Amino acid sequence: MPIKTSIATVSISGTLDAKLQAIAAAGYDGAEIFENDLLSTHLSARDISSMMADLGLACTMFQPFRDLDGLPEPQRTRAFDRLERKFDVMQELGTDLLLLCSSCSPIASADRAHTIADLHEAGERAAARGLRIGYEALAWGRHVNDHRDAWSIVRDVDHPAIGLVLDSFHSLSRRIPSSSIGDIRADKLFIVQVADAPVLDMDLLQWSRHFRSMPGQGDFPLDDWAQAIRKIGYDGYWSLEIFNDRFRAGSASGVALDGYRSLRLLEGGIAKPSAAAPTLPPRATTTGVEFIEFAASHEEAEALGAMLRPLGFRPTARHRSKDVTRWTQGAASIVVNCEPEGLAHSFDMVHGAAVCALGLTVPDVPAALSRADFLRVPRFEQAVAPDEWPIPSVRGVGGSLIYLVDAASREAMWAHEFPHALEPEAAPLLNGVDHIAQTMQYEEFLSWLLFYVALLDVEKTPQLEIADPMGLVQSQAVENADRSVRFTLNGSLASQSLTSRFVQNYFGAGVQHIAFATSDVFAVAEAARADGLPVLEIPRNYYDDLEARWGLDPGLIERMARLGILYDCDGEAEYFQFYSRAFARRVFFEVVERRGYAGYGAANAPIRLAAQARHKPEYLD
Ligand SMILES: O=C(O)c1ccc(O)c(O)c1
Ligand SMILES: [Mg+2]
Repeated sequence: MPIKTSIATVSISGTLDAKLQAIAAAGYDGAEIFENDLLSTHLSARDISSMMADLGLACTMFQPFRDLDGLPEPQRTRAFDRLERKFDVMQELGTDLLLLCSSCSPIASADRAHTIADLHEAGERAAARGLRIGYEALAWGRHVNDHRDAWSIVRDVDHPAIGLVLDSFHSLSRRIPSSSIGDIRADKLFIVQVADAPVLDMDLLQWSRHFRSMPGQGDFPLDDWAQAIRKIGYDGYWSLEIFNDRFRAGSASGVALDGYRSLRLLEGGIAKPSAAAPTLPPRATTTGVEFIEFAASHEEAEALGAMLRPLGFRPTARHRSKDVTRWTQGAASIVVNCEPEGLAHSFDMVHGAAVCALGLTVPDVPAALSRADFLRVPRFEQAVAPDEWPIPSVRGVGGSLIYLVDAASREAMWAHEFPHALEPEAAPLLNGVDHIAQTMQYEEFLSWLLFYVALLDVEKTPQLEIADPMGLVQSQAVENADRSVRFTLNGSLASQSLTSRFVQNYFGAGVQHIAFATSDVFAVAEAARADGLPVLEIPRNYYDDLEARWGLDPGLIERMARLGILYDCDGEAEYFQFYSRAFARRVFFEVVERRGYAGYGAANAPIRLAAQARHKPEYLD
């Protein structure tokens, strides 16, 4: 059985009616109405109720109700009167469930018996109207701020109309062990609220109100938490409650769809593979980057070739019928598409020469496609000639494509599609693609992060902040287990950072650089320079610091300085990298040699960005 999905209206942008439309369109079963959304709409609670019915959405809860329990008189009577008014609203809204937050009131009593008596009274009043109340321990609640305490109170209130609300943020921000969920009775767990968040060392309330994110986007151990809930037999709604400024500034439909995907990802973490197999395709296994496709005019293709050649690529074959050339060395392929129509051409018209598609090798194409369908990742269909090899694809970052190349028939595909031999291969300099760097708007960063972790068998690495001379860049990588597929994602709020200028001038998100792997970066740097690759020069000061910091051999440092090679070190592991200048004013190449090193040279990124800033017109004005 698929899980029942819901989202709190506070999670997305817009007016309440627009939020509900977006929630329904994304495919949720229900929505929690957040009180502020109701207060600020011109529609009545009854209008909202009938609108939700028309949209096929259950109203899963009305929330929040604050500061009810433990009050002295006369505040207590007033709080209960307020509760009755909210019961009226709930009946008009057509929901039977109210969320009650543990009290934050400075005048609330710490006396547990008082709290229990008040909740019992609330239960009696709710039951009289056929309603229920779920009690939630806010992480910053005055006396109750731990779900274990909230549960023991609910258990002792022992009233059919009083149950518990579990919210992953409140429990996991305080690192409450998820094993404690095993003590909770499923019939008393009225609803489950889900949020992820980056691990930050900050005030709980600020963290909760501004930095929550969708499951999969943050650092919380949500799989464990969700499994513990599933294990007690809970089969109610899993409701996203995401307070996040970025989402409130984003598109309602985009955020609603991301939330839907994140719940599907969560579902994958709790499902038993066998039981769920028919409804729940697993994340797609990837085994490598099969090719990178550029869309280019003939003139741009020539300029691109002038950079690929010194890097060891040769145009080895031509497409059977199209104006498309395959450049190869060893197992690495770059496809240059100069077709006057089709997706590549429209890409070139909009963005200028750019990466319009990536081919990922997957062992099971139908399984990968069913995962994409399940997440509502749009497929891309383009007319294929009768004798053309069909390669299914889905839409990725910035509207570019991800082709899913069948690992078993990849050789046959190349032979069939590119039968016209051109030049012979040169002795390979590179081993293949190391990683692909994609640049995007800051607001869409989390969305693409989720896209990758939900669709593919990749895991996130920790989030980094990198200093561009003109502002900060947020950067994070996703990589599969054997690291044959790695993407780094970059987004910046600073309007003049290279990242942001890329997005502005490129008219959207896209591949900003491609890093190739080698086992001899010095040999590649020498050969590429000798062959005319324009290399990004690195300031001398950098090398003086390298010497001081790592105590490297001066001869080695001189060689690195001459070749523009950067260095990083992590324990025993070493990393060497150099960059080309930009092609078509935006895309550039990198060559890396890893000696046991797993990162991306983040310490060098500010040096690289500053070096690129010196050539500003070349890297976009
Ligand atoms: O931040 C809050 O006040 C708040 C309100 C309702 C909730 O369900 C919650 O988790 C937090
Ligand atoms: Mg909550």
